[in-house]
Amino acid sequence: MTKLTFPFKVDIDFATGHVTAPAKVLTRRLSDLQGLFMDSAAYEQMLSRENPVLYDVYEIQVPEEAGHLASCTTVIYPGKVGKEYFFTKGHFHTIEETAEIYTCLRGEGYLLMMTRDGRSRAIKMTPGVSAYIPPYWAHRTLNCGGEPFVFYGVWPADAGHDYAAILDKGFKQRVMEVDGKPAVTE
Ligand SMILES: O=P(O)(O)OC[C@H]1O[C@H](O)[C@H](O)[C@@H](O)[C@@H]1O
Ligand SMILES: [Fe+2]
Repeated sequence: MTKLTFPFKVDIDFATGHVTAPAKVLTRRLSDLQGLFMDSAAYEQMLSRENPVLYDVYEIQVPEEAGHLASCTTVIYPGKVGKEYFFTKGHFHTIEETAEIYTCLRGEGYLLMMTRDGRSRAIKMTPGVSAYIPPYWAHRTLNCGGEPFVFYGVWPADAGHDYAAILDKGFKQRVMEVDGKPAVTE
């Protein structure tokens, strides 16, 4: 750590996921997730009509250095591309031996995780569920409910985001609507 930083607080609205300053919002729209949904025809068709916001991330900014903890809320809005629920891009950490904790504040979703050697796990997220993502596991979240899915995440501030493998090969598991209900597919 290079210099002393000072204690601070933010206020989190559990219903909307909104975080007060100095948090910064990062908005991802449908067009930012090119090539990631299974049904590419449904994706192109939706994008030709609209470019909805799939999720907002409210990042509580700290120095990106070892020793600090970064955190954010993520709000994934309800919706689907074809039969597949709106999800985050998903990433490995650049420093792969770093973990993360997600705690659900509102709504209903899944946390999907996978390793580079082909293992996968899914955890159902509902308010009060706090999930541990160990080192080496890529992670993606999705909203399988009818209201915003809101969760709070904490991770080592120097961990970094590595999207390359996900953009290249996608995620092993998907969550699709089957007979009106979410189903996790391999
Ligand atoms: O970066 P994405 O894979 O699009 O996911 C969006 C966000 O989801 C979580 O909240 C993570 O804690 C964030 O680090 C990440 O940026
Ligand atoms: Fe992460």
